[in-house]
Amino acid sequence: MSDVLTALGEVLEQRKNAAADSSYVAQLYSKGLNKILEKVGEECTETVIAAKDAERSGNNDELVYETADLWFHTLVMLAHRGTSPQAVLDELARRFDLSGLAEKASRQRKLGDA
Ligand SMILES: N=c1c2ncn([C@@H]3O[C@H](COP(=O)(O)OP(=O)(O)OP(=O)(O)O)[C@@H](O)[C@H]3O)c2ncn1[C@@H]1O[C@H](COP(=O)(O)O)[C@@H](O)[C@H]1O
Repeated sequence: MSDVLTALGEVLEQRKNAAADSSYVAQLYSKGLNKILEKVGEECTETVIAAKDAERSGNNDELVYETADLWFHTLVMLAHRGTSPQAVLDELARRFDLSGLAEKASRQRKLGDA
């Protein structure tokens, strides 16, 4: 499942050497972090709206499309910051099988210790 994410992460790295007029990703890099974050915010809002519409209509097509846009722009954000989809996959793997409630409780214990 992560093959596409890994391959896309490699393309995003290669685009750091591409001319802005030859690539959408290179164009985003050249505009800087704020522009990338603006796109992440936009895609996030569009995903929320698509989820509400999907709930009403029962059709998830637009929701999947907008989520792909959101994932893509978060990957551009990570690459711009010098990290990769693999780092996120590793973090999800670390959390795998760890109950969300247990993890939250351990976080609260750590905060209490501090
Ligand atoms: N997965 C994607 C991908 N998903 C979405 N997008 C682009 O993200 C943009 C989405 O923004 P919007 O919907 O707001 O559209 P817009 O109005 O054109 O955007 P703005 O003018 O507001 O910036 C569109 O231009 C999409 O084409 C993507 N662009 C590229 N990729 C991948 O990135 C690779 C490298 O792309 P280039 O750098 O363009 O070669 C491609 O081969 C793909 O694998």
